[in-house]
Amino acid sequence: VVGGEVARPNSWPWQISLQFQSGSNYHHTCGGSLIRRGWVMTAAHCVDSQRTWRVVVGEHNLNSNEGREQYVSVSRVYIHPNWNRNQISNGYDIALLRLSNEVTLNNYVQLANLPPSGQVLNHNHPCYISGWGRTTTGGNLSAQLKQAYLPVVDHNTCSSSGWWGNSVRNTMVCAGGGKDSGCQGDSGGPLNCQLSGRYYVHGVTSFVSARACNESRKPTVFTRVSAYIGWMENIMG
Ligand SMILES: CC(C)C[C@H](NC(=O)C(F)(F)F)C(=O)N[C@@H](C)C(=O)Nc1ccc(C(F)(F)F)cc1
Ligand SMILES: [Ca+2]
Repeated sequence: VVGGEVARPNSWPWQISLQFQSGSNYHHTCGGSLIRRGWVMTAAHCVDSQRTWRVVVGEHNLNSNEGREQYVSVSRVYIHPNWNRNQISNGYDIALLRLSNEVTLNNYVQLANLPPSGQVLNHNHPCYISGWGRTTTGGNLSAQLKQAYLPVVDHNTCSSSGWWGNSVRNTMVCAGGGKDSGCQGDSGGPLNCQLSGRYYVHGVTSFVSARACNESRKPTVFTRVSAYIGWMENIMG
């Protein structure tokens, strides 16, 4: 996350860290959202390589043990069948991870609220991105979970010339476009949008400008969760 601020620990209790094994260590690579005790929603581009994955829930500082973390391995990866890494502007950047064990829910670990199927938010609807991604273009990951206020940019604006043009579809959500943005390492994480006093995970962080994470008039682009509710329910049962 470029800009924004460090989140109050565990204030986004469905936020997970997706990590891959490298030797005897694990490295954060993407975010995700806990949607059932045994299921995580993330981006397809995060898991379209053969690696050994683990999910951390109840995490805040990646580099220190705060005693709230639960570590669980991934037993199966379900990538949307239409995902194509060479055509990220076609969308479908969504995947489900089946966990090898069910995590324990508590004050620090909660399930995300998912939006109703088909819901589209209006321009400037209040949302926050959260993640451990780079804090500047080309910079380092954040040790602590960060958040930034990214209001929704409607499809009409986001797909206009000077903005993303025809690189965005209405199965995506755009948000931000100013000084604050997502950045590499935030992929797969949630766009948390407020609806009548509760937060819903309305987006899965998908892409930003290759020029600069916070390039002006290139809002952070998210997979629109409400376009994939049916697919997810089919998989999870
Ligand atoms: C690995 C990528 C598929 C997704 C990667 N995502 C992210 O960095 C994140 F965290 F914002 F989600 C990204 O945007 N990386 C930048 C460097 C990028 O490649 N951006 C980008 C590429 C192509 C287009 C398109 F679709 F317009 F051609 C738009 C943006
Ligand atoms: Ca920690």
